[in-house]
Amino acid sequence: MKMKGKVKNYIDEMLHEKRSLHFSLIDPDKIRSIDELSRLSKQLYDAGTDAFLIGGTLGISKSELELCLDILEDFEIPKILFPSNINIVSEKADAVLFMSLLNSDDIYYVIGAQVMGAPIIKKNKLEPLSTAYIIIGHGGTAGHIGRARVIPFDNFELASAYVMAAEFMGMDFAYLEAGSGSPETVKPEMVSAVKKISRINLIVGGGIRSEEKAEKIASAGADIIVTGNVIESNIENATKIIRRIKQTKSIE
Ligand SMILES: CC(C)=CCC/C(C)=C/CC/C(C)=C/CC/C(C)=C/COP(=O)(O)OP(=O)(O)O
Ligand SMILES: O=P(O)(O)OC[C@@H](O)CO
Ligand SMILES: [Mg+2]
Repeated sequence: MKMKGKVKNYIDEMLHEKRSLHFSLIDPDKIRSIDELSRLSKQLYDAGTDAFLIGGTLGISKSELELCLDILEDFEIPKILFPSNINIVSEKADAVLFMSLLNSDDIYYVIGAQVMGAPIIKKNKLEPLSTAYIIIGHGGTAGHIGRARVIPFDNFELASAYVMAAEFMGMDFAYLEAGSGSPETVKPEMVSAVKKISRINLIVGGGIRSEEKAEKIASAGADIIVTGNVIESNIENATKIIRRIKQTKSIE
């Protein structure tokens, strides 16, 4: 079902119920077969994931991206592109995390890709979700490609300053990203520190592989939790994480 133009409202309504949400990251470059994605996506949907994020950093062709979107088409939850560059665009999606890597040393990732990508996103009638992408720690592949300046995991003040800047610039989401497959996640204490100073919708992802960790981050105030690698490596664990997050009330 097409949710074009309604994704931000859908997210706001779900967050209004004071629930923490879960988004499943599907990396087209990591999917081994159509059958595998069909099976994984059904298990994720049945477990209660709230949206699919489709994207990756390296090696994604438009045909792989659109094959994934075709398989996800019939699920009645949003399909949101998670772009590493302006090639990750397809009208088959509903929305795009229109992200600026605020702590990048390379202006291309702060405003260059966004200027180049905006007309393409408009042409593809995708709903842009304005997002401050803030990499914490080294950020894995995304941190390397995006030339992120390191925000240490325990520097809550610095992370909070970036989130405040995002809110003051009128962005709708702030994404604290530890990096896909990161050995360390964003600390729950950083999440609560950020939520104390900003009402912006907070997305947290990177290295979340256990129910306990997911619950701590959700109850510390994360509005949306993203998991990717654990879906690829252990779908049973991934569905348990989804269920645990959906039971967790994010703080007021
Ligand atoms: C808004 C538009 C059109 C583009 C934004 C471009 C920006 C700002 C990119 C930020 C830098 C970057 C490389 C982000 C990657 C985000 C992403 C898709 C991460 C998850 O990818 P994975 O493929 O799971 O990472 P691994 O390859 O390490 O598993
Ligand atoms: O793949 P994982 O480690 O779950 O991270 C999810 C997302 O934050 C990656 O950009
Ligand atoms: Mg990954």
